[in-house]
Amino acid sequence: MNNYIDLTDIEDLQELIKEALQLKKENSAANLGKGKTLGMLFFNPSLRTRLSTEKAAKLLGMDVMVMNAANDGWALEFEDGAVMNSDKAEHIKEAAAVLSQYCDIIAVRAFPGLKDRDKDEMELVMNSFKKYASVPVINLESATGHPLQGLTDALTITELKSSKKPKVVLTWAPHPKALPQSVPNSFVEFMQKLDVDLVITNPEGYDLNQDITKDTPVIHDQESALKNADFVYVKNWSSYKTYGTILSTDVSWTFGAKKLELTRNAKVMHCLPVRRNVVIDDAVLDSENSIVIHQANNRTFAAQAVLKRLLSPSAPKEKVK
Ligand SMILES: NCCC[C@H](NC(=O)CCC(=O)O)C(=O)O
Ligand SMILES: NC(=O)OP(=O)(O)O
Repeated sequence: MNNYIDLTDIEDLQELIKEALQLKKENSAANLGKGKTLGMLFFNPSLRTRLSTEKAAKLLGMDVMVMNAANDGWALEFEDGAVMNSDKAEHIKEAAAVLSQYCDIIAVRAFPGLKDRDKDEMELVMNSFKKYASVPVINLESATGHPLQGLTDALTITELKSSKKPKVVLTWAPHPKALPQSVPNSFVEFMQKLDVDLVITNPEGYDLNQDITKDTPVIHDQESALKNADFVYVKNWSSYKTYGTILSTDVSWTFGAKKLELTRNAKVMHCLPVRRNVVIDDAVLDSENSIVIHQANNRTFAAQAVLKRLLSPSAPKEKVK
């Protein structure tokens, strides 16, 4: 593995899931990371990603440096050939090259602006780090994806499924803020690689990017979609079509006890943080059906498996001038 930017960086998802579950069992504190440093840059807030990735790195013997890049770093310029006479003090070319000398792996979180779809889809921040860093780069949630969350979700379902081919429903839920499509995008991509019966349900106008959903069924009637579900993944996202906007705050989409009754006693998932009684009701989050805490714990082992791969020797990366 050279980078961990999206699902295409994984050649063998099943094998990686197995490795992560093995690391969980062993609580392995291997020495692979001894003398190596992980540098994490956050352009947006985080609780789980920041701490589970730090914990994973430490379990592998790594040192960790974390920077709140949005507030503490120089404002970065990402455009090639920019005349930097305004508010941006440092170009990614220098920043990534310098960081590559201090760190053996660089990890970056940078959410979408949700204003300009084409711009967000260019993944300028993640791709610029990938281009100008001479060490591997990890995506800690970018404009269009959250592959560490996707891997976690895939390994959680693999770990907890009780039938060979479970029915997995991704359902939209209301939220007061316009949120990225990154988490549902990655969830769909990872589920498409597993032996599951995946169904997406969302209101009209909220269909995700069809290049990602491909032939996964999208049903606009939530109740019929939820029938016989073994896993329900609840998540809000803003409209992809009417890009970045909130088209509905319909509380009938909130996931509550009545919705749970439609399922096959489903396990309920959410990446967290979750707005209680807006996205998922207390009655569900506080029930036996909720596996959100278990799921969050698996973040550590997903990150550990990815870091382990990136620390393992592979072809040297070519430097970009
Ligand atoms: N990393 C997990 C989710 C991060 C982000 N959620 C949020 O921003 C929620 C913020 C709030 O509830 O105010 C998202 O949906 O992509
Ligand atoms: N699920 C997740 O990525 O959580 P944080 O935003 O707290 O890192």
